Amino acid sequence: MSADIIDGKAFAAALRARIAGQVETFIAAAGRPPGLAVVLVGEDPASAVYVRSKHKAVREAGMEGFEYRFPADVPEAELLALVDRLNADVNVDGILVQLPLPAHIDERIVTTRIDPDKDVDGFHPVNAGRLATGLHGFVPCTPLGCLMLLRDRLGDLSGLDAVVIGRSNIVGKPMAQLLIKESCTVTVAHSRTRDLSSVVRRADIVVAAVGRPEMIRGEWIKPGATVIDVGINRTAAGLVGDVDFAGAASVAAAITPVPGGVGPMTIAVLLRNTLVSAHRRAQVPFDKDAL
Ligand SMILES: NC(=O)C1=CN([C@@H]2O[C@H](COP(=O)(O)OP(=O)(O)OC[C@H]3O[C@@H](n4cnc5c(N)ncnc54)[C@H](OP(=O)(O)O)[C@@H]3O)[C@@H](O)[C@H]2O)C=CC1
Ligand SMILES: Nc1nc(=O)c2c([nH]1)NC[C@@H]1CN(c3ccc(C(=O)N[C@@H](CCC(=O)O)C(=O)O)cc3)C=[N+]21
Repeated sequence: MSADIIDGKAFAAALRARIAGQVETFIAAAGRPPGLAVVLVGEDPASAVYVRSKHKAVREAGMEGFEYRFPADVPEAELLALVDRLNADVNVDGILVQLPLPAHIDERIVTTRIDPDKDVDGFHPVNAGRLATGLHGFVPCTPLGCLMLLRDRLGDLSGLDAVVIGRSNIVGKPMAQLLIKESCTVTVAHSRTRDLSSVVRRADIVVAAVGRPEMIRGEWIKPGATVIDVGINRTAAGLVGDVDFAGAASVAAAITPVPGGVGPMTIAVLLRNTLVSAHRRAQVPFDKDAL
């Protein structure tokens, strides 16, 4: 193994500490803490774990967490009524409805009901449009966390060849948008891509967001590339990413591990987005780029 391991967990912990400092300043100015509402529908054990760790992080940062749980058979209208209430609640700066939702609930309708200016997940089409057109808005937490790790590692990304594997609205597409903004030459691969190995081989930056354990092979990676593994796959062998870690680590310059890479960044950026939202809504000036 020759690659540097990108310690997302440590990077996220440092970011959270800076956020906690800014939360104190915000409370002094606004007279209230930043508030994040998290809504969980159903009993999916993985979702319950994520929601718990989000809440812990919210409290540790000095923010206020509002938690709502519904049984899996909650009517869509009831969920929408809660979103309406949270949109109107002055103490709520961010709203997150944990995905996936049960099949009888239309995720697009729920996502679109959230006030775009409280949409700290960045999933609302208004925020997707803002990102695509270069306007200020919320950027989805996972891709923004990946970008922070890339910039920390590589500095200026301009001119680099980047390949994003996956084109979901929550990871692949916004990741590609961010890399375009950084002046990378971006290729987006997906399940219909022909000859994925050759596409990956060109890349200075590989972002894997597929959801298939260890699908991206070490032999595909260009020597010296930087590999960001978004995948979270639960297998008999434990938690693994979308990248063949040992194989890729023997050729890449740097790689994120799973766990301890992108996952902790997602939660730290959620706190960051909530802090940014709180400042905007309370009209307290804040330099988010100094975080
Ligand atoms: N670390 C974190 O914080 C987070 C991790 N994740 C993880 O990231 C992974 C991706 O999540 P998400 O984007 O929501 O997943 P989706 O299932 O929504 O998207 C997966 C993408 O991978 C593509 N794909 C599927 N099979 C192949 C293949 N054989 N070759 C190339 N591309 C393929 C799909 O292509 P097509 O569009 O053609 O179907 C699709 O675009 C998952 O493991 C998820 O658990 C997700 C969010 C946060
Ligand atoms: N509205 C919404 N917003 C999300 O941001 C969202 C979502 N729904 N649904 C599910 C996905 C997934 N996701 C993760 C968050 C943290 C870790 C994380 O902390 N992972 C740890 C390991 C945790 C473990 O052991 O499972 C790590 O990689 O080190 C992973 C994945 C957020 N998501």
